[in-house]
Amino acid sequence: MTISPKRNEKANPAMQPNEGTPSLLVIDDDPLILQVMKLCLPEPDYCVYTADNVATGQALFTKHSPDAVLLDIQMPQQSGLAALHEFRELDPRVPVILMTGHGTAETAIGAMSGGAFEYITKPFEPDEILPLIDSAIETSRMARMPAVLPGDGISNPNGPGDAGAGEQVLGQCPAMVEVFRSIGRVASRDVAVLVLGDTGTGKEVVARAIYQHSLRHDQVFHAINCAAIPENLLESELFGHEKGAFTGADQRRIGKFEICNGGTLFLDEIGDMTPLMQTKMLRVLQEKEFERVGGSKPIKTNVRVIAATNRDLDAAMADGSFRSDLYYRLNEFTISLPALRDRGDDVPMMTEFFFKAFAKQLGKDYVSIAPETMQRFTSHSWPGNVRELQGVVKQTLLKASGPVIVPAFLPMGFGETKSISGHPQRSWASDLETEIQSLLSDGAHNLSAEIHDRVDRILLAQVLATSEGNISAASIRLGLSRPTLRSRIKQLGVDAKGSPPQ
Ligand SMILES: Nc1ncnc2c1ncn2[C@@H]1O[C@H](COP(=O)(O)OP(=O)(O)OP(=O)(O)O)[C@@H](O)[C@H]1O
Repeated sequence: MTISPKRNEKANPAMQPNEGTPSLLVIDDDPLILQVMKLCLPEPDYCVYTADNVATGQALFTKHSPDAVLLDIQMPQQSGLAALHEFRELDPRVPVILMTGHGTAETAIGAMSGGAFEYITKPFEPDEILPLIDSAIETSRMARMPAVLPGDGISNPNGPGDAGAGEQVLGQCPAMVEVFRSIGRVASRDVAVLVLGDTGTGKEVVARAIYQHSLRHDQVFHAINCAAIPENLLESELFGHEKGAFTGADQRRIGKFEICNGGTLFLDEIGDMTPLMQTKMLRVLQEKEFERVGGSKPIKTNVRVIAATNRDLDAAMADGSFRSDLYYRLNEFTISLPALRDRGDDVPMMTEFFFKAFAKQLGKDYVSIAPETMQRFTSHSWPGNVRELQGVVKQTLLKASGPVIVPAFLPMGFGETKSISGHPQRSWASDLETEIQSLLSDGAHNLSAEIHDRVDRILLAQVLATSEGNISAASIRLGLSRPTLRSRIKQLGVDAKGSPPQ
């Protein structure tokens, strides 16, 4: 296969990615890189546009508006650095990852404070580049996909499922109306916001809405899941490091607080930060300056932080695991999301909305929900909140064989007995209790991490096997982002095809 950008475009004239398919533009004069990236990110999971020069790349950028760009820094006609500047002018919300050869890494590092998302040194392994691409695509989606609030004045003439108006944030109950009011009040004030709520209640959606309605909406936006990254990596991810700061630090690294200067940083799962990281966070929030790991020069930064957690921070402060001074810094304004079970009539309204939207996406006939089916939806306790509701609706639609959604199409066990995620069935719970008891009598420590890891190993292996190793499909099933899933797979040593480790 010869890969030159023009020919490549002609070779795929009908390549129209589905709405929501992650897309990447790769610009490199080395045809091998273009070819390899297409192989590593296959259709229909990804849509990869390729160009062997900057001018063609810019044309593809304007035409297709990709989620992220992978750009070689050494291009014959125009340097990647100048191109980076131009892409940033076109749309600063699209993350650009720079590829560097030997001798150009220093330049790329410099470019990171100019707004590049990351850089990677050639040659690289798919294992190194794929998580980076996933994380850039995820960040881009968060920054660019509008979280449309009620009252935004954006109507959706085609009804749910029409992505033209962005993702609609639903809610009519008094608690959600208050959430929307809070977003409106705080978005344009340049203060730190803490978003609280159980898993799947919509914290990320709220963070996106705040950013998109803020004065910084046209500046850099980055997101980090603090729970998915080990402490030492998180430290250099946030603050960067100097060359030689620790074993393996063979280049200087620019951290998110430097890259996001002037922009917004979304810190998810902030409640999982270790004490050392909490101390460092407090300093950067208080003094608006920090040092890279291993560095002594203070670096000024002006970043708006939006943090989120599903942890009970009051309890964490009471038991000393979360600093109260950091809590007050993060919490210049708090938005608390109610659990779905406490949103009253929002449950049938959202159920109906998601049935319509997903039926359209999946090309399914759908007319109505039988009253007995709706009764199961309204009486369920929804421990996984909106994400669980979306999952149940999708599974039901996939099983449905007619236009009326009857209870027979519901996932097995749904609404009959308590779901395993809410209240474990007796045999499952007692096996777990026996296991925990035996670890306790062995004097084991770190039990929480140990048990969660064991459960995750089984869960990930099973879901990956069911999804035939497809990371995107597995991440949807698990309700995890692709970067988080990849990092858990690596951390736990799970076979990405789904066989558990021996
Ligand atoms: N009010 C809402 N209207 C429409 N969709 C919503 C709403 N709230 C959440 N969702 C959808 O539910 C899913 C989960 O939301 P989100 O990722 O924001 O939750 P979260 O609280 O950040 O979860 P976690 O704690 O697990 O990170 C997403 O697909 C999101 O679009």
